[in-house]
Amino acid sequence: MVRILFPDISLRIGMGEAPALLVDDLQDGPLNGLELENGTSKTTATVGDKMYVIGGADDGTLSIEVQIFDRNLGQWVHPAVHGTKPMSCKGLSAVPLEDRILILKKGSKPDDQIWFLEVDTQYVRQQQKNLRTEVVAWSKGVIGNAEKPLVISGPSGVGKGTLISMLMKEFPSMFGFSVSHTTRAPRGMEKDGVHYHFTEKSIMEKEIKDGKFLEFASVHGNLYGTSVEAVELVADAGKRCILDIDVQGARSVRASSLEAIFIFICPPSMKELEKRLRDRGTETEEQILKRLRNAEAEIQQGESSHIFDFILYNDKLEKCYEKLKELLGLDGFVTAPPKSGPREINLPTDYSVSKIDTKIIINCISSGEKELKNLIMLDVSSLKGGAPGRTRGLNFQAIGSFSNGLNGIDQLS
Ligand SMILES: Nc1ncnc2c1ncn2[C@@H]1O[C@H](COP(=O)(O)OP(=O)(O)OP(=O)(O)O)[C@@H](O)[C@H]1O
Ligand SMILES: Nc1nc2c(ncn2[C@@H]2O[C@H](COP(=O)(O)O)[C@@H](O)[C@H]2O)c(=O)[nH]1
Repeated sequence: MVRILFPDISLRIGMGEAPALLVDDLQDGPLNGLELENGTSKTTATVGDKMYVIGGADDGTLSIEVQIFDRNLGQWVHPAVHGTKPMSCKGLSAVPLEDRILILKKGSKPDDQIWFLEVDTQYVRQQQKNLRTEVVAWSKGVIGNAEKPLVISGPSGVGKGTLISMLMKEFPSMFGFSVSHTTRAPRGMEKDGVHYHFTEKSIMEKEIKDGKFLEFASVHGNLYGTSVEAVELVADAGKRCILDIDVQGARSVRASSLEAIFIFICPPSMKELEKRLRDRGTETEEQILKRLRNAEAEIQQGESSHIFDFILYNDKLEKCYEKLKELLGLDGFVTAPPKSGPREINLPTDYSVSKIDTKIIINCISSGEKELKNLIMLDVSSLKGGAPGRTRGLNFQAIGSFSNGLNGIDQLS
């Protein structure tokens, strides 16, 4: 049945024994995804003129390394490797896609089995231009899509934090907060890692240079920024991410590859905004005046800049909150609507991999009989995101019976 379903598998990857790696082997052009069983776990994949040798020791502590053999130049290239490197494992399979290489890790935990090595994506090309050197970037693969994050902006004191708290209290399993970094001092009740990651200017500037931030801005005299990891962590937990950021930050996110919904919160009047800021009692007089001065420009930009999809006026708090829920399609829900969270594939240790167009076929070999029994079809046609964050949008279809309880044909995403 398996063979009838997929008659013209064009490329077979990750099969059995292979010799130690020699330059001669590479020049002769080994199979893409060849596994090298020479004490370390390495695999190779060719994209264009370049052969990527990917792997490391199999003690589970070292990260997987990347070397490139440039066939045109006939020499090895040592690339700058960006992103979080995966830890080494018992074996690797590599499947070259157009601008990245899919890496399947054997003997790893289910949430650590699918990775991408980006070799020619927009992110990699940009980094190569900036650094004027060969760059590759790691990105972890995740099944399914995250819901579009919410970017909430508005002048200081308008009630963004209050509205976000209400939403998270009513729908705790649905929303998660992106914890920003800031160089401002914590207020009385604020906790590091919960309200903000409180940090130093020099450290944050270095991390900005290293590409850790999705966006950052100087706001009211301090640096604020959203790290890529802050947004990914919320999505990893299967929740919709909420970003509470200023208008400059919203503009940067709008220009980024992150698809989000942008909401601007407006005060009923400057007088009321001033009252709220003063009543909150968290800023000095000087800071209050600075925030009020900045508010005028922010409101003007918020109302006219086309950054925002929705503008909400926060006059009566309860009314504004109801409007917010309405635009999120949450009015009328007593609890969060049911959602299908991200799923994981638990690959066995023994399988072979092949590729047909945008489908990766994973043949799981049953250990005793060495016959093809179960089949996983990984669909890479709708990938989203990528380095320096996760690669989402992977879908899979499982055919056969699996230890994770799947039977027959299951379409998962
Ligand atoms: N609709 C409202 N009517 C009256 N007071 C409000 C309303 N919304 C919020 N507040 C109060 O206004 C103050 C400022 O609200 P909040 O801290 O949520 O503002 P914010 O926009 O998050 O400010 P910042 O950007 O400085 O963090 C708080 O004391 C809050 O209780
Ligand atoms: N661009 C960003 N702006 C941010 C971020 N986190 C918070 N903010 C904005 O800063 C002001 C002041 O906040 P406060 O906590 O000091 O009162 C407010 O408008 C926030 O929306 C961020 O990561 N990036």
